Amino acid sequence: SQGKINVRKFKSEEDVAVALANYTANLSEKYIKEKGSFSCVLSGGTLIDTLRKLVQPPYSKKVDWSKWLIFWLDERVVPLDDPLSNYKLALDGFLSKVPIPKKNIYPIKYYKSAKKVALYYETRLKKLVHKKIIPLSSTGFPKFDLFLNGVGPDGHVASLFPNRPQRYEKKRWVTFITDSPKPPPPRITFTFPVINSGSHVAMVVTDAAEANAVAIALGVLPEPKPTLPCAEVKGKEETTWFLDKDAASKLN
Ligand SMILES: O=C(O)[C@H](O)[C@@H](O)[C@H](O)[C@H](O)COP(=O)(O)O
Repeated sequence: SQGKINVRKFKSEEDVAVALANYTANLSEKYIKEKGSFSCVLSGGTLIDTLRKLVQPPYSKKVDWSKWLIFWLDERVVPLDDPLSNYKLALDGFLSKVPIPKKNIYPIKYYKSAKKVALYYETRLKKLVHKKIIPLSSTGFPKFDLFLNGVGPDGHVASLFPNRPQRYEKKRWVTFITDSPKPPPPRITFTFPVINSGSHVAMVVTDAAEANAVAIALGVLPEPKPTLPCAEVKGKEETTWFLDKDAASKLN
């Protein structure tokens, strides 16, 4: 069973950033109280900029960063210091500004082969589940506390694109793509079974280019067949869409 869907619309991108900081800080507090840690899965793209309020007071002071665990929803297969790396994006815009212990940050290990990077990341997650650092969901997949997802204009989420088979993966935790329509072509990505085993999922969209995809995912515009990947995201506890005026412009 999946949790409820919330749609939160804001006047501006700035208001989304404030609401997202509040929401993330509150979840961090809740999970650290309940289970002693908070696992957060980051995407790339504009999300990292939208998270900017979280690393500023009052939120930055309220969060117990020492208990955070950071993972990547998807990653470009490039060295970690490459300007295209999602890890580098997160490090520069977010992680370098808060005291998360280095050992709690789980970037990919870079190899030339995307397949090898995916296998290595999956093995790493399996070890963390084995050590009970990340719990195993009743679904048989790891259970992360919070996913922070962006959405692309074509309705992709993570590196799960329409017209690519990775979106249908049912067994693997992490898979790879070598012909991503969004550059660069080689990437790794969490699969749908992992995303939809997560407790809370935030869909953060602040651009008019994604307004159609948002309206399709929320049932306002007719769904294509097969539907868009972003329409298939559902967290176990809840899925919350954070939308600015532009992203919500096709909703009514
Ligand atoms: O490789 C990437 O860029 C991201 O990891 C990707 O999955 C992102 O979340 C979406 O493409 C949305 O990106 P925007 O928010 O920039 O539209």
